[in-house]
Amino acid sequence: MISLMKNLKPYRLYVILVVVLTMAAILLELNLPTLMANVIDIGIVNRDIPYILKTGGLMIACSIASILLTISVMFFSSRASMGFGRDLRRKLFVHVESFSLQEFERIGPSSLITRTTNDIKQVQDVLTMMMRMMTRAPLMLIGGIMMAVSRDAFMSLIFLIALPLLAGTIYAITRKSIPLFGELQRRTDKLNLLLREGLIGVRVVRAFNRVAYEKQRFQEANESFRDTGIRVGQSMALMFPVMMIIMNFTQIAIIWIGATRIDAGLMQVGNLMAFLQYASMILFSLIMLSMMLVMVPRAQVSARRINEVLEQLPLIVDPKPGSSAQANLQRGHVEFRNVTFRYAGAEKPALEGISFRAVPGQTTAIIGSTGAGKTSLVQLIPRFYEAEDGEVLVNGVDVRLQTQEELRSSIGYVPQKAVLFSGTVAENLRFGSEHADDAALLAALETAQALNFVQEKEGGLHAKIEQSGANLSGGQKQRLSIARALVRKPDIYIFDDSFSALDYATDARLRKALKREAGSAAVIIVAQRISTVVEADQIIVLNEGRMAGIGTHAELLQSNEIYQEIVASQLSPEGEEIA
Ligand SMILES: Nc1ncnc2c1ncn2[C@@H]1O[C@H](COP(=O)(O)OP(=O)(O)OP(=O)(O)O)[C@@H](O)[C@H]1O
Repeated sequence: MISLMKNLKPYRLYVILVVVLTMAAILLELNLPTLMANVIDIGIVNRDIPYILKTGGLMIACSIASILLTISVMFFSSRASMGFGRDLRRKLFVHVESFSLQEFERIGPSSLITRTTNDIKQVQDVLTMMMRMMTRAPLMLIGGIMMAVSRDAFMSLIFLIALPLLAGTIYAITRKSIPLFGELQRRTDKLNLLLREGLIGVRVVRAFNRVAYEKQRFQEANESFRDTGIRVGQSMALMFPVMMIIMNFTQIAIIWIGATRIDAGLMQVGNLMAFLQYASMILFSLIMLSMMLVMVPRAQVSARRINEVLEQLPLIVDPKPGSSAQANLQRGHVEFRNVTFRYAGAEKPALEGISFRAVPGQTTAIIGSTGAGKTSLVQLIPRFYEAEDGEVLVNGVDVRLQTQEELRSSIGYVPQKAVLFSGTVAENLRFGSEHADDAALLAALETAQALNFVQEKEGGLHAKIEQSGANLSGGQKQRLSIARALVRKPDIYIFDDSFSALDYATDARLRKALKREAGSAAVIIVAQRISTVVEADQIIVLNEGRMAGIGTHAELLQSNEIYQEIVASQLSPEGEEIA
């Protein structure tokens, strides 16, 4: 929690104002019971109306000033904590964006969402409260005790019993509920996870009639969230009544002892009333402190979860400034030198001993059964993951010696699952190159065989794309995602099974257009269909993470058993290719 507080630095002026204004408000409030005692003991006893009016007026003035100061405290504390929350959310988001896929998968998107929203909100709320109460409660406690002692030192001995009793009870209750706060946040994670999965996978859930099952799963998570919430509530529910009992008994004791002291002529009525008010202030300040004692540990759980993300150093980092190598010498060259790669925690490497070269102007295709490691291989080129052993060279330089921005700026990557963002067609295409003009966008759409359907849409280039491209077909999404890579005009194209949602004729037309457009770029295509790879300059056959062969279609067809099997599996019994 403390380490997060450094994010308050830009708002230190507000924090100082909150502290100073609270102090002023407390000083005014502490005066009120004494003024009231004077009204009773001096004004009423002596029937001194001018004194009563003067002191009463002073009391009203003090109250109004105190209210205005407290409103200002609310305003400044809200500004500071809201700003703090906004900054922290931005920081977390930017940091998460720097994660490699490995760190991203470790924490998980649902938990990252909870941490960026709910957890930051917890910390932000506590911060608002701390700013308001951190100065108020201790000042009120100390000031109240001093004023009470100055009113009647003997009666103040009551606090020696009441205060430890109150503090002890608060401690005993909060100690039980603190571990539950962590559990509550974990249950929130789980709820978010199920909600995300259920919403994203809604079509599959319905198609397989799993609505009831999903409902059940959600209900279980929802109920366990509720149960933990109730357990927290139960332990906290005791707190307020117990505190009120102690407070009320203290007041009864004060009135009882005060009455006997008044009877004995040792105390005045006004004094007793003032003492009672100071006692309320003291006990109330302790209640405020106890509320903080409850909320701070809860926020601490959230702070720990936020820090866990902030302290997670990205595994993939840029080389130190000055040490990055010039990667302009062999533009469009990709080389794997005996590369081995393993996912975090995986027993077996996903890739082992991979070596090949892809050169400008040539197409390298990668083929293999599902799970052979094709996607894993191409993801090493933009350095989404780090190779465990060996070297991946792009543009003639090891990827670890280039900045990620420089490396990725020379790559046009089309992922296996087309990802589009809410916005317009043009906005999505300009992900490829921010300053591309409309003519460049239209040319890319034409090459990607997407021009017709985009022009048919209302607004053309400015047609709306809904969240994740929900208003497009699978093939349309893929073609837009191909066009986005084309807009970039990169040195290296990577198509990860990007033609799978296209019909045979569109696939063929697209590859033809691409050959013209790609020109001197290196093209790497992951494919399942033989027809997609048949014209490639070289084909890499992957099998269980290893290279089972490399060569042209004709060479592999002659000598490579696995390739022959793949080809055979895609031919009809009559020997024709299955489109
Ligand atoms: N994020 C991940 N974490 C752990 N293991 C993974 C991850 N992604 C893939 N794998 C594993 O790595 C292996 C290779 O997967 P990869 O996605 O590269 O195969 P692929 O050849 O592209 O398959 P497909 O053609 O079905 O897309 C598989 O055994 C898979 O289970």
